[in-house]
Amino acid sequence: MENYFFLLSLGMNYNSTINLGNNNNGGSTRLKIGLCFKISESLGKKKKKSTEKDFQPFQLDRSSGVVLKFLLILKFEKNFEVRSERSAKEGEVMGHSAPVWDCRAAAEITQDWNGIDQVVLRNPKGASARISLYGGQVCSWRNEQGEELLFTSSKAIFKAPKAMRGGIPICFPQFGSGGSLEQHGFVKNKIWTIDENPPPMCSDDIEGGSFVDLLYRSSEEDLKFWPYSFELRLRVSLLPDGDLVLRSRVRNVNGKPFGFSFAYHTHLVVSDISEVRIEGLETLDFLDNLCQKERFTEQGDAITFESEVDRVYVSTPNIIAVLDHERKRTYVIRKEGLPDVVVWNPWEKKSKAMVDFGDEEYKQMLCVNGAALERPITLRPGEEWTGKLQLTVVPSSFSLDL
Ligand SMILES: O=P(O)(O)OC[C@H]1O[C@H](O)[C@H](O)[C@@H](O)[C@@H]1O
Repeated sequence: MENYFFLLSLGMNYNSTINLGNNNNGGSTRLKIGLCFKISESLGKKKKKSTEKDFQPFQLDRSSGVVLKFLLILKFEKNFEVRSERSAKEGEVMGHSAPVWDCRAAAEITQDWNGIDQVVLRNPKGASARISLYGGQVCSWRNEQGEELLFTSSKAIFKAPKAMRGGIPICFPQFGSGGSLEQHGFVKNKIWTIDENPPPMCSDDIEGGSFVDLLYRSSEEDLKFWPYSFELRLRVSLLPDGDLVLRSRVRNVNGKPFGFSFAYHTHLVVSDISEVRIEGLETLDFLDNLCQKERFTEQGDAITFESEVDRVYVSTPNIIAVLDHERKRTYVIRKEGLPDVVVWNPWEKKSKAMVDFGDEEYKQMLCVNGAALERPITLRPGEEWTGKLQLTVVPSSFSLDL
């Protein structure tokens, strides 16, 4: 008898375990499925509840290529329910020595405390990413040791007009305050949907791994203050080696051309901002947001931090690196279709002035945003633009050819 365990994480405080056991019986497999729900203590009520239910064993024919699907719905209190979907391929269930990793099965839907769906992606080594349908924002990216790689403020607020302070807010169709729209655009505060049938990507654009496709379509309400119809698609992929890839596609479904800017507002966790340096931006021009966007040329070998920084580096290379000396690790940022890079750290004074940011948190955060800002993207009716960001973490000893 072999057992297979599927851990479904259901929101922040709920866990359920599906335990699949099998018995080989000639050419078919007998499956016994048990469900065991666990409610963690962090629920607030100390009461622990546990229930187990065994289903009648049933036969599976080895050759049938069955995919098992589970939909688990837990109902708690009034109007509150947690859903999780999980499917398992035949190979995974039947106990071949190397279970098949089903990338589609490695995506689960959970809900946050506001009842908003989140998608959790996992890879076979234990890395994970969590993406909220609120803004299409990646809220968490963890390596295989479970370490969080994206910063989220302990004072983050989940309320418009700001994005939740952390992760990777999608800034579209405007970045910053330099336009008629709210700071960083409006899609960051909209509810996106899961796109079950996205238009195909060309084969070079398919990274593999587990992924989710999200979609935001401009609404009647949006048209009142930005009179252009668009479809914004986001595929978030977690690759087998733990890399996080975000690929956005903007399509003009309007009768007239429009222009926009775009940024992945990427909040990286760092051990100590004074021990961090960015390589790949040296000798480039930047627009300094702290000096009315005046243009300067970067001097020196690499960018280091000893005061507030808010800059847009223009025409940057497609690969840059953020080296964290203390933690001895490097974030490698690869990008396509995103010529500019915003570097932001609010430092001490501005941190204290921000209601959704801890006074000392600037020491553990650095924003390095792949962006298209200096020259807005223009799309004619029916045209599509694609921008891609790939984040990798490597030990700092790893040598990079920038
Ligand atoms: O406070 P937020 O609207 O989230 O903006 C936070 C920061 O985002 C970017 O990095 C901009 O370059 C900064 O000027 C801005 O302060």
